[in-house]
Amino acid sequence: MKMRYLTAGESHGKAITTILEGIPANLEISKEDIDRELARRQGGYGRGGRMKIETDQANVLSGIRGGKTLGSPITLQIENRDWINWEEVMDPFGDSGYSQEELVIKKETKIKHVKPKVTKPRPGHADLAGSLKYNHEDIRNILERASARETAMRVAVGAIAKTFLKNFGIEVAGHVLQVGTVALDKKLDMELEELKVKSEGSPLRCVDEETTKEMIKEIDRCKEAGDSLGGIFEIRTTNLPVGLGSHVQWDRKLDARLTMALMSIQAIKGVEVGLGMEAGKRWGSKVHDEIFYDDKFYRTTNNAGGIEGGMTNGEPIILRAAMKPIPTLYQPLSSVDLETKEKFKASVERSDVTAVPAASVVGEAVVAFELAKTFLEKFGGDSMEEIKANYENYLAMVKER
Ligand SMILES: Cc1cc2nc3c(=O)[nH]c(=O)nc-3n(C[C@H](O)[C@H](O)[C@H](O)COP(=O)(O)O)c2cc1C
Ligand SMILES: C=C(O[C@@H]1CC(C(=O)O)=C[C@@H](OP(=O)(O)O)[C@H]1O)C(=O)O
Repeated sequence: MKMRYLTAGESHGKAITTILEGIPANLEISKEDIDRELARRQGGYGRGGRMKIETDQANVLSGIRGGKTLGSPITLQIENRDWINWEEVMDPFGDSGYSQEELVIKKETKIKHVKPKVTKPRPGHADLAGSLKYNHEDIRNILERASARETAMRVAVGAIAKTFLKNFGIEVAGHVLQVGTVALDKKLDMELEELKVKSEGSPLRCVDEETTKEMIKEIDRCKEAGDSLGGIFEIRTTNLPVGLGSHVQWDRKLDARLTMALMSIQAIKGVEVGLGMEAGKRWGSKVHDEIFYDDKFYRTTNNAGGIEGGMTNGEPIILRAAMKPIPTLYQPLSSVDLETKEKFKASVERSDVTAVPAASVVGEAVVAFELAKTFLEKFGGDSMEEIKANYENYLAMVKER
């Protein structure tokens, strides 16, 4: 049974939807668990006006009954509360709002909306490439789907994957290491639980209070200048069994699968596993994690980031992802109008200054999904009971070695 999902929906359309297939029967799910993850993604210092409008919640349309999965496809929907302000513009069978010449100001939110037709491509966004590729004159037809609004659904799916993994004691946690040039320079020497508590307590999902303060100052400075910021986040796991993923085929290698999952998040431009780029600089003796045995195999270092030969080696997985600065700048960059071909500097209605904390929550979700999928490939069954039996059998087998 293959776990898979697709998302659909535009950023200012009515809703974002998914069909998630391959979740086994009898997995206990709570709506609160999904909604808590959605709220975590909405937070973070540096987010723009849109997050004040949205209160993301998952509407379950199929696949769960009485708090337990049925084994059938799970359909989820997240409403876009901002849609009421875009109803005419986004109407599937309307005139796309082209008759609406003036700015629309809705009393409820006091959000100003620009003219319906967008012809000014933003450097760094999908605007230009998408409009040329899909032959659209209105950039809105591209930006609506390119938008990271879609990541709300990836987090909802990830919440279900996390719940599944928790049944086997597996946890996934993300935290922010860097915003712009402000980086956490202390060595991280803490258990996953402590890391979760500390990052949860920070508006930037950074485990260190002093660094968080510096990051906030940097974001304020950047906002003042009308600019934007990126950064780096890290994802860690705990309690993974040895042997998820495989060395035998390129598309079964777990490091390849996890890095693709992270790379697929909007604005992520670099991903590292374990030492990552640093491994290219060091001598082998300073990279490879020596193997020891005391009732079980273990390591005293984890430079590999928990993966060797495309398989988990029993150590925690450690991944890092770099996010570029948000493309929409209040102090805009030069670009060329699609229609007039004239140079312009666009004005901006609203945007995030940075969204690294939100991206770290999305990172957790996509990693959790990929891990749950790989786990099911190895221990798969149609019910949780069947999978647990398979898992225990494997653990006993590994223990005997
Ligand atoms: C959580 C999150 C929030 C984002 N918010 C914005 C935003 O407010 N404005 C913007 O221009 N881009 C934002 N982005 C980034 C764009 O979606 C992204 O740069 C764009 O889709 C182009 O894709 P690429 O950067 O992967 O090439 C955000 C990304 C994430 C992950
Ligand atoms: C809506 C979300 O993020 C959006 C991602 C985004 C982009 O271009 O990626 C642009 C902004 O949208 P808007 O133009 O409506 O303010 C962000 O707010 C979200 O994270 O839920």
